[in-house]
Amino acid sequence: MGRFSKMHGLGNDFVVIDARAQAIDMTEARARAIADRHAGIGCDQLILIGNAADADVSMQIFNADGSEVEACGNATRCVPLFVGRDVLIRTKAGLLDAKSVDGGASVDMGAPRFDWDAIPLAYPMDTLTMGASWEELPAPAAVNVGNPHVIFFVDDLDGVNFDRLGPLIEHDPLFPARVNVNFAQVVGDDHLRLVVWERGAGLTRACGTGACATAVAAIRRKLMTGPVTVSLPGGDLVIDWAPGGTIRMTGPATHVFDGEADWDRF
Ligand SMILES: N[C@@H](CCC[C@H](N)C(=O)O)C(=O)O
Repeated sequence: MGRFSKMHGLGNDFVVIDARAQAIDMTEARARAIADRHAGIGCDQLILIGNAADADVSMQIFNADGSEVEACGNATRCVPLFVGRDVLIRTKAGLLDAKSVDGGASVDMGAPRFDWDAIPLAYPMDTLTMGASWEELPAPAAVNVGNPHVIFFVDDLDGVNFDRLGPLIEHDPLFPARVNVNFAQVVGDDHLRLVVWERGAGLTRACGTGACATAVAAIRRKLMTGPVTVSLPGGDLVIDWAPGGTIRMTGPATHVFDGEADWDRF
């Protein structure tokens, strides 16, 4: 039997496995089976915590569709709670410094990237105001915060058909690595509402990297100066960034329960 913890950040939920304590060969098919909400344990992302040569721990992230990805903001805030102390985390997106705060964590998420080939896009394009649009949606921005994001600023978030537009844009050939799709509405000074269609997971209650990418895009477009409060369906995150600097994300992290599973079943 293997052990796991169920955790979440603003309702974006994770199965977290301590791979330092148990050997587990994670494949795309196995990650998808564990994440399955009907036949598996169920989660938006599967997180493997391991040993790292240059950090306190390593973190591997698998989307619910089994794809391994570079970054997950909400899961990163869960790591200090899981490990029991502040941690330097080795991820595919780089080294992330995560510190506990009351009820959650504050993480330096690194510097955003804006070059078209760093997003990545299929061909050169201005990433602040992209020369592309989908139906009634205005020209978006694109930001890579370890993983790829496209951001639409809309007047009425409640009028957007997320279930139709999310997968359409996620799989558009303009994004060769697929993309996380962010729909944002400015609702006040330094305050955004945000809904995210996540690559490989669909609509989630919250997306930490989506909040980072959207706040950065809003500051680049001079819509606000920050720190930015991002209100997601699952609750609020505070994102701080100044041009040329790294992104700080602060928000809740929750441990739900510990469980046991037979990994050979999956
Ligand atoms: N929920 C996450 C992002 C998880 C990865 C993403 N779906 C991707 O494919 O890049 C977050 O909180 O950032």
